[in-house]
Amino acid sequence: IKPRKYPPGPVWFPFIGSSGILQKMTKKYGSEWRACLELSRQYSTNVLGMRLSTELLVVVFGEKNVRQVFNEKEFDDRPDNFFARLRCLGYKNKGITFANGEVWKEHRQFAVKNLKYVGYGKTLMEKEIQNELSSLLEQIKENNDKPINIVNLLGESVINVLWKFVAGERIKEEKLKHLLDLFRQRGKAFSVAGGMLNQMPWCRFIIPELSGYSLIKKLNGEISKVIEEAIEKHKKKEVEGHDFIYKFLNEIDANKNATFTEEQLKIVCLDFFIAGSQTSSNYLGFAFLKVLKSQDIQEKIFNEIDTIIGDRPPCWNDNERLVYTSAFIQEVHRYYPVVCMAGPRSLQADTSIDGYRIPKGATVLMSLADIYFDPEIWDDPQVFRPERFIDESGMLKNSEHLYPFGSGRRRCPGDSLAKSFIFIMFVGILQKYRIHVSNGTVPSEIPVIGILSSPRPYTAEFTLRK
Ligand code: HEM
Repeated sequence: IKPRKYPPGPVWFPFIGSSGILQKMTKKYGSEWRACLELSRQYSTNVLGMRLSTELLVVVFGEKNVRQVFNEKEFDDRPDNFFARLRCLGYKNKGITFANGEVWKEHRQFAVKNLKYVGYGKTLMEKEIQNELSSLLEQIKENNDKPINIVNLLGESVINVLWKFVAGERIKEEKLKHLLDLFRQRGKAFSVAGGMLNQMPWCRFIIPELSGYSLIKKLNGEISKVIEEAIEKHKKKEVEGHDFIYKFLNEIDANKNATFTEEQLKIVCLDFFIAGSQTSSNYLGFAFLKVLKSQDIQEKIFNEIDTIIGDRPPCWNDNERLVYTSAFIQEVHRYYPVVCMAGPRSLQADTSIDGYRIPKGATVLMSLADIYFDPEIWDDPQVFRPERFIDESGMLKNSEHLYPFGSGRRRCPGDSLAKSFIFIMFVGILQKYRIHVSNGTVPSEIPVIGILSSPRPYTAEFTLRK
């Protein structure tokens, strides 16, 4: 039975609730986010209410409602459902991303403090990004005008930087390529709302391949092995220097807090890997796609880099002086959002949003991407225009209406790496190379939207500018 004053949405059938309708709409509109947006329009509501199997699912639209979820404590938790268990290698609410309450607060704080302690977010991180840039430029050079899938190369680079601070060393190249490839397929089994496996966990026994269950099992097994091997190497002191795993193992040895266990360490490392693996490289994928298709934007960026930076390697501090380039990156965040729907959150107490009552325990998702195309907030939202982020005096103008890293207590703790990485890689590659369409095929701009939004796989040619 529908709870009283529950938000409007599609009909609930026995057992499956609205699952079938959502799946059908997702197929029709190409993504779960678009399907939810369409349903919110059909039911003329900014708060969409559904039941997927036994789980109540509420999707909120509009900046006011989204901010409410970001800011109110009742929305801080993550659900503990089949999706969350599989995502956390079978454990209940462990790590950071899926942890709740005191464990979440403590481990989020510990991670932020200790990653910083080992150099994350500081000059050392910038040096690591610049080193990755050099080796990426080498790889582009070796390919010598041949088509390159830049998104895949960048995915490896960002993990290399992150892993330096987490585990003190790189993951072997072939292994990393293979892992990232598996992670790219993860959307087959999961979606932001959980996906078929979450709504009907029993289907893993009947259609293990089709439901994506076999893939997730394989992926979990392989990533577990990589992380366990790194932890074992640290226990034998075979890794040089300071890193996050050493800091965490010291905390386990100090034995002051029972939540510091090896399983918890494993899931925190997994959280970093998952959160870092596709996000930044997808943004850069969209950014390069845009300059590939718009040579005049590319010229403007070349000009700015040549006059302001010249030949020295770019650093994060350059972002305020490279006004057009930074405005372009902001516009990419707006026009090609990688996180279209944020969450999932699990409601801790009965609450009301926009006049509707949401019962405790409901799963809540926030639609971010439609805020970026709201004509009440942006002039000509359908037009890609970096200049909207430049003020009358020619200075960079930040917008409070962009939420690429979320907001509030669950805001992304990886934003400093992501921002520096995106800026330094983008500027560093265009400083040396001009990007062309390869084999005369112009890649599509229509994104593939799963858990994250990504550009359709494409290759481009890179020719040396000077
Ligand atoms: C462009 C790159 C990135 C984007 C767009 C991004 C976006 C986000 C967003 C929107 C959230 C909040 C989800 C919510 O409100 O429920 C989040 C959380 C998170 N991100 Fe990122 N992220 C990026 C890169 C990274 C990196 C490189 C790391 C690795 C350190 C990272 C680690 C995390 C973690 C651990 C959380 C969970 C925080 C929590 O639940 O307390 N992210 N990210």
